Amino acid sequence: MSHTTSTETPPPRAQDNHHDGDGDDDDYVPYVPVRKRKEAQYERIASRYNQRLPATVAAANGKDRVRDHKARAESEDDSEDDRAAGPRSTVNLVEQAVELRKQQLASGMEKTEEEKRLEEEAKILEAHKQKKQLASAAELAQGIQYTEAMRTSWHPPAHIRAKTPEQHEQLREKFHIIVEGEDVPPPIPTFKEMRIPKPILDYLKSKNIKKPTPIQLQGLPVAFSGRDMIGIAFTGSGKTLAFSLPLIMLALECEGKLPLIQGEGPVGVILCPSRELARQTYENISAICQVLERAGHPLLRTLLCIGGISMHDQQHTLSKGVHMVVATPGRLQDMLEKQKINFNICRYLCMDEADRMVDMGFEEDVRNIMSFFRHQRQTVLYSATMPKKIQDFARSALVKPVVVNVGRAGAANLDVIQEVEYVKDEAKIIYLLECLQKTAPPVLVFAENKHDVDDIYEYLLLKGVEAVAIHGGKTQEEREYAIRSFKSYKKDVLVASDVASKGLDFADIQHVINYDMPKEIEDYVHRIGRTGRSGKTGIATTFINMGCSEQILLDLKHLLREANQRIPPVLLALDDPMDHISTSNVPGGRLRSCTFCGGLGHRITECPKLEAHRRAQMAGRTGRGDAEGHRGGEL
Ligand SMILES: Nc1ncnc2c1ncn2[C@@H]1O[C@H](COP(=O)(O)OP(=O)(O)OP(=O)(O)O)[C@@H](O)[C@H]1O
Repeated sequence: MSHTTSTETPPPRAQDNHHDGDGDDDDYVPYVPVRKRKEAQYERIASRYNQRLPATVAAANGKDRVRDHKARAESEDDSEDDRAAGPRSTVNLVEQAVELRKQQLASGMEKTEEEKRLEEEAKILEAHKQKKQLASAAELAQGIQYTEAMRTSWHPPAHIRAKTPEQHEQLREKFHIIVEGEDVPPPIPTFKEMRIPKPILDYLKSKNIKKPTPIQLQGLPVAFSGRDMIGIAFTGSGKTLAFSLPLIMLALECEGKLPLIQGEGPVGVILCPSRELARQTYENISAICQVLERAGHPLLRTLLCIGGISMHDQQHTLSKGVHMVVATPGRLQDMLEKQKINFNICRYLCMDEADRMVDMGFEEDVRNIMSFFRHQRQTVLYSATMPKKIQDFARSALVKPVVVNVGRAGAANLDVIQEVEYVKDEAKIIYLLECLQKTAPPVLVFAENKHDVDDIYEYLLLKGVEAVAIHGGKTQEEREYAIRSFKSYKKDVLVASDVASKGLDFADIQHVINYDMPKEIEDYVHRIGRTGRSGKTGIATTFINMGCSEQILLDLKHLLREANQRIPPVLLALDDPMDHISTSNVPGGRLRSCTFCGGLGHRITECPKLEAHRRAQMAGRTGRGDAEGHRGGEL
């Protein structure tokens, strides 16, 4: 058995040291005994090794290393020579690493380039692991990882493509749109130029939707191009259309090319955090599909996949082949697992209110849903706020995403006049009646606790106010009745808990009254965002008192300041640690919000939401559901 390699001394030809009879001695190589050859080899290995180590460690280890190599090689290859092996090394790699580290610390050395690189690699590995978790089972099995965005047949019209990047940027600046990402598709100022089919354009016009809002102006071209994206925009800024239209166009194209047959589909899915929101999105999409059908396009079928609807009905629609699914995560997961639906041809996944979804503990469900995809998908994520968890989630699930941001994530809608009043608990209910006089109906009253919702509702009924109530403890029928009668203006006041009304689009809400201040500033932003929609102005009145945590009051104070609203004396009087942090120290001079929840009044170290998450984790809870223990996307 030879121990030589091409980099070492010439082959010793030890065993063929005989001479030919013709006296050809030029090739003669003197015989080197095996032990000598090995020693020479050990010396070379040791000298190479020592070159890589600081001198002291090399000196300490060199001999041992030589002996160690020697011992191992000889025991493997030359066992009769065990005597020469000497003692085995007592310094293993871990000990060497420890020794090296100690020396670096002792000499005050900074991290070596190598260490930095290793750290970098570990991070990449970690990101890779996360990415893998979100890949589908088939992708995992085949080791597939997508690195390029999806392609679609859509492209901007020639005159838009002819514009310079500076011109695109000017348009973005005009509408306060900030984009991040590679090769961002251009913003397009009109729906017509986006190549949206005429019947849809006419329908939008009939709904008084004539020009795209900023999030649509940039978000639609990004999504039409097939790019993964994260859209962040104020509440009520038209996000629903921005993620629904790309799916409708995709479905239309698929159906045009090869009509779906029984049991096929969907081509895309929209996930919503609550049944009500899913239903609302479903109704919007269905209305557009009807318009298309009336104009002679093929019928696009949409399935509403939420709890409270009989599986049988859903199965009936599915059997015809369904193009689009609007779902809550729980029910969709259930249907996938029971193989009542499959993602064999599914290419589009949208998460509406992604922040809510993660908050409500649906992260695992969403990961599981993602694992059912068979092919690369386009992932579109919309969120009014952008807490850290969503950023991590997006980073791990999206391919070369484009971030489209209109305003600071988590900022309040500037079309809402925010009034904050100090009202003691015992005076609230009486004062509520007074507040209801501020504007004409419809008015939304929010309370965190479902018992308060019930109490307020009963009180208003006693006082002759046409009110309805909605919270997680109500049945599906009760919830639907309340929303229907409020939306159709049959009832003037809707009293609601957060979970039942998140993201719901009620037209023309004049006034939002926060009977209590929610525990998290994001909820406050969502609540007041129910008014001031579609460019109209609304009022939000919020009752605060000493029962509110100082943290949330500080967040509120900063939010009011950011939106140029009046700050009541009670908030001004608060001792504010953020006052000592000048925004001039912050890169770009921008307001710095908590990286976990987006609150402006504190840093992540004091984040109440993070603390609550930790407590929930320690208690072994997933954090799913709301304060009432209600699951938004329950089966
Ligand atoms: N381009 C537009 N012009 C005028 N109105 C629009 C436009 N796009 C959407 N709307 C209308 O604005 C209202 C709010 O839209 P939407 O519900 O999509 O907001 P949102 O951004 O999803 O809000 P939230 O974050 O609160 O859910 C809807 O009634 C919708 O019909």
